[in-house]
Amino acid sequence: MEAACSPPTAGKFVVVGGGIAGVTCAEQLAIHLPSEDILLITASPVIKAVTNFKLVSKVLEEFDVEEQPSTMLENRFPNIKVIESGVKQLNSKEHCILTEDGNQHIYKKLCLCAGAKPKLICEENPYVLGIRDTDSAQEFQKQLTKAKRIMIIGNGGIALELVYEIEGCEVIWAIKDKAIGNTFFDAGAAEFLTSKLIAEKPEAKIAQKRTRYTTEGRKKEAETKANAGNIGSALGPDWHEGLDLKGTKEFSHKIHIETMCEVKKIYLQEEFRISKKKALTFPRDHHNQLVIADKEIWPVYVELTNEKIYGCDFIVSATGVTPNTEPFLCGNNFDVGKDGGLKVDDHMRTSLPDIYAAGDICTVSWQPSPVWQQMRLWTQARQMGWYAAKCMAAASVGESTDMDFSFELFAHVTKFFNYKVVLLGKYNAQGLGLDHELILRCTKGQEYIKAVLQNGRMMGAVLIGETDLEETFENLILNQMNLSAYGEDLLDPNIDIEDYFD
Ligand SMILES: Cc1cc2nc3c(=O)[nH]c(=O)nc-3n(C[C@H](O)[C@H](O)[C@H](O)COP(=O)(O)OP(=O)(O)OC[C@H]3O[C@@H](n4cnc5c(N)ncnc54)[C@H](O)[C@@H]3O)c2cc1C
Ligand SMILES: NC(=O)C1=CN([C@@H]2O[C@H](COP(=O)(O)OP(=O)(O)OC[C@H]3O[C@@H](n4cnc5c(N)ncnc54)[C@H](O)[C@@H]3O)[C@@H](O)[C@H]2O)C=CC1
Repeated sequence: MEAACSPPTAGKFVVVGGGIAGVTCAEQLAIHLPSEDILLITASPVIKAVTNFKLVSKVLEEFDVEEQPSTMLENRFPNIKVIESGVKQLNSKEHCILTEDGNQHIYKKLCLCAGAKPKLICEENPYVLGIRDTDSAQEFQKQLTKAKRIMIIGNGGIALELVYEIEGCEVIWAIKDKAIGNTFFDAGAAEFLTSKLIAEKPEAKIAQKRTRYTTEGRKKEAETKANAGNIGSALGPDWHEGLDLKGTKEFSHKIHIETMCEVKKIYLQEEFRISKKKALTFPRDHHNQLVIADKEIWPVYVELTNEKIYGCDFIVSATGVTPNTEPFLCGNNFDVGKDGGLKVDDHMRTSLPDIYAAGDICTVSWQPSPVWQQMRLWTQARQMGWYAAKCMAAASVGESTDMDFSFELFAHVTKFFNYKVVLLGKYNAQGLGLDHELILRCTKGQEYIKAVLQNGRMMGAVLIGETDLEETFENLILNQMNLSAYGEDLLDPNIDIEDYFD
């Protein structure tokens, strides 16, 4: 137990959160400040470590994520100490943190990396599941093994991954938009991908091309330690690899998409029976045939805003995240963004003295580069954690530091429907209004390439498939070369544009 509230200079460098942002921040602090004690306080029994990091181009990065016991981090960095206990209360005026285990820690500088939690369409309903950490993913898998039909609400990353991965269970996918995957794609890319969804899933998937997600540390840890209902770190790429996402049926995919609708009401079975004035609309397959004559009694029913009602075993709410600021930050006067995140400036500082934030918990409030935007992704969690540590270390010796290069250009590499997907800059012409043009190249089942241009300059791109264009496009966006003279030739498959521009 530390002494109560002494002057800030007496405290330590403290990081809250054992996810990618927090662990990266603690590691970098340990490297920059080898003679300082770094305290990592986390509610989860394991930490997330970035391994095998490599830059595949100027800004595109790849790495593995491993869940490890905290002792591994302490062994690697003797000046890091990990405390496995949730933060109960921050007292920013006193530079003091109170943890669930009853201890109090004084900080000199603090970085908050407590992540985010799923923003569920209905918090209290036991049939509505969110997926965030290992525990919630396992709960989802357990429920799926008993399910004949589930509903997925939302049109972002989690929904896209689930509809492709789930087998042997009918999926009703309800989205607010006209086309699938609105957080990542436009309608053209969505159409390209939808054909893959309708086709049978190939038996053998292509080799993994990107980040691997392992849970070895977690498995070992779970044998010795129960997770007492604590919030775990967010999952990452390939989180479903170790999970058998199979329902009770023999078929592979059976997906019905309801577009441009939201959830109006959720009824439990009994409630539904009582208020069953409305007729059920049965799901239809792609030939407009009834998939099942819905005489079934379901545990839960969902009424959509398009008046249709579906019964299902349970509902996955894949509807985004809310930064984890409550309850432990209550009573402190942080400036928060519209999305509830802690506002951070260009040095990752929150509005309160000596408190920094990084990863999903924060909301960027600096003027970003014209081709960068914040998205709650683990690449950004790593970059922010890394940069926050650099800023904290520099500030502690009265120096300043330049903005990290990774914030110059938005770059994300992932995989959807077994395709490699690279998103660069303003890939969906975000914020460009009508003043832009799109150049497209699409080979069905193989690749989809979209370049977003404004005043002849490339502002963003979507590359689906093995296009090998990421480095060239990254350079074109960064150097803002005037491409007007090339017009559509830019994507002419007979012209090797790498030779042109590299
Ligand atoms: C299912 C799923 C799939 C994803 N897939 C991808 C993907 O393919 N690509 C990608 O880039 N991103 C993906 N993401 C997003 C990515 O995982 C997150 O953006 C990233 O991991 C956030 O890291 P973080 O460190 O900010 O937060 P988190 O990983 O959420 O870590 C927060 C940490 O804070 C701790 N904590 C919380 N509250 C407290 C408290 N009061 N006291 C102490 N500790 C606390 C938690 O225990 C945890 O250790 C995915 C997310 C999910 C849920
Ligand atoms: N491969 C990748 O890069 C992946 C990234 N992730 C990340 O993990 C986090 C969580 O993923 P998601 O929950 O999919 O969030 P998301 O932010 O990607 O998508 C949320 C979706 O829910 C919709 N939505 C929001 N409120 C709704 C409502 N009330 N009714 C219906 N739809 C609603 C939004 O329009 C959006 O389509 C995100 O930060 C995401 O970027 C997740 C999985 C894969």
